[in-house]
Amino acid sequence: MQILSGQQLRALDEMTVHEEGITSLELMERAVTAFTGSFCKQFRPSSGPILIVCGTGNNGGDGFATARQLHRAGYNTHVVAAEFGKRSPDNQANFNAAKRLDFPFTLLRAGNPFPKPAPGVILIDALLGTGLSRPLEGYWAELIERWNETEDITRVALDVPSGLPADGPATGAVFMADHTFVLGYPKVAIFAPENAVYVGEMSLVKFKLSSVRTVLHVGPEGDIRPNQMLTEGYVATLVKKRGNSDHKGTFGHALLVAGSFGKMGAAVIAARAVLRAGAGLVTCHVPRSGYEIMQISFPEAMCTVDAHWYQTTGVGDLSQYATIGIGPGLGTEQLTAAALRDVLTRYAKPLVIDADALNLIAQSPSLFALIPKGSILTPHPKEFERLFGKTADSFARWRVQGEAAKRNELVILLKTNHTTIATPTGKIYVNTTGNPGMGTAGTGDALTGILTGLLAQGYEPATAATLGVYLHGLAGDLAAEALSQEFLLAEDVVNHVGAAYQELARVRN
Ligand SMILES: NC(=O)C1=CN([C@@H]2O[C@H](COP(=O)(O)OP(=O)(O)OC[C@H]3O[C@@H](n4cnc5c(N)ncnc54)[C@H](OP(=O)(O)O)[C@@H]3O)[C@@H](O)[C@H]2O)[C@@H](O)CC1
Ligand SMILES: Nc1ncnc2c1ncn2[C@@H]1O[C@H](COP(=O)(O)OP(=O)(O)O)[C@@H](O)[C@H]1O
Ligand SMILES: [K+]
Repeated sequence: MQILSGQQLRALDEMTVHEEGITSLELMERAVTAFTGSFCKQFRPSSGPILIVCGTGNNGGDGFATARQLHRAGYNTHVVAAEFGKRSPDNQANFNAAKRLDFPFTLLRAGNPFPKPAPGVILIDALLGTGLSRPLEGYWAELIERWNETEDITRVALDVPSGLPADGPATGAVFMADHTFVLGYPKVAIFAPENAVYVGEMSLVKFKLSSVRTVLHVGPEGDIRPNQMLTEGYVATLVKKRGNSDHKGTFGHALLVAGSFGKMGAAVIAARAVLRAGAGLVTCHVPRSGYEIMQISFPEAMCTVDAHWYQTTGVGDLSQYATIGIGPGLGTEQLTAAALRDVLTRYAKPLVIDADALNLIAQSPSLFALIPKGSILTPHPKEFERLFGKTADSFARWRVQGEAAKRNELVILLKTNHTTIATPTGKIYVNTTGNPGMGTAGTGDALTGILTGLLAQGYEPATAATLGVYLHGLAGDLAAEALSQEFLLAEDVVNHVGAAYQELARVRN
């Protein structure tokens, strides 16, 4: 699903109004009806009294319409109408309509005592939406900060948390929502890891709008940032059907170069993930001290053994492998750097480069030019910084990620709570699966294995990356559902890849 900029969203509203011959007020009602539909599924009238704080733009207009609809649906509703500017016409219309109804309605001007939500209140923030044009300041910033500190209330943001710019870094006060209901299309700021604290849980509220194709030409021009949100429906279409006569030869033979003394677990986890993702065969190249560990822990894997007892110093013939995954637990010794250089020089097909292989490339930048086109790089933020330098915020980092992927014809991941996947064609996907339970040793190794397993099966690199990242997060979500986030181990993620495939098959059929 397309991620739209504030400008594109405004253009889409105008296009919808024009194409459908409806008024913008009718479109607002449509958006609010979809929102309240979604809201009422999560919060019942018995969940608590509702306090809706409405600004003067269309976000506030949505708020007044929400108050009217929730009041009619039996919710105990109280409206606070903030007065900090000139009301938009649709805001004024819904302000008038709400005022006529029989529920508490308070006007709030800068300098008035701050309204104090009682314990148990569900506070709906409709102060500012995508029309934010400058940081919140003074009284309104203080109001937001007061509410952020208020305990025992549930904070719900309508469209975006007030104060959060849709397209850039936040600089002023921002409402800290427990739950954000995003209207129509996702805005990029909700995926920045530094904004997770403001967005809370995210629900996308869908309603009928014109085709996004009509607004894709709208600026900001040349902006490089995530432009696609991965959805289950889309990812499900990426999974290849298996033919009855397919066999382990057709599902590909992957080489995994991983593990060193004290870090063989990384190799075991990644190897299991290669086969669990569906590859036909996996061979692991391991140091001598890792041989028995590997064979005993994962008998399905074959092994080639390095001349060195503790680390990888040289990998043999590469011609038989459909792809290679290199890096987990490898260590960063000079002898290993030489082995990596040798692999990158001799192997021409796309491979997966992770962890210490990325650290070695960061230490010896001349290695970067040797990476075969189409390869998948899987840095977490620290590895990303070692490779590409420091950046001020997610927006700057996404730009660097997108430019590097395009310039070098690589698929570059940035692993976070919303992992982004930049492709050589300029698309940057953002992932929507995964959970904090995955912040545990070895889950990155599992991802490397999954990606390697998908490349081995002949998936194009960008497809392997999008499917692999989604599948990995989905497996983590299913594992957390079954076991709890706290209990989760990387092997649980690998063990739920099957359930994740089943879920994708269910969505597709
Ligand atoms: N398709 C959809 O998704 C639909 C979306 N819809 C809704 O429209 C919302 C966007 O509405 P919007 O453009 O009117 O902007 P919104 O944020 O309400 O307010 C702008 C006002 O606030 C002011 N202002 C700005 N910054 C400020 C600051 N720091 N401190 C103080 N004031 C500040 C600004 O002033 P100005 O910049 O002009 O000086 C202007 O007066 C969107 O989020 C969604 O809820 C639906 O209604 C229809 C379908
Ligand atoms: N809060 C979270 N939400 C979603 N995914 C997460 C979260 N925390 C971690 N992950 C995922 O878990 C993986 C961790 O990888 P990495 O940091 O390389 O771990 P390791 O080096 O231990 O294998 C990444 O794929 C990351 O996206
Ligand atoms: K809001």
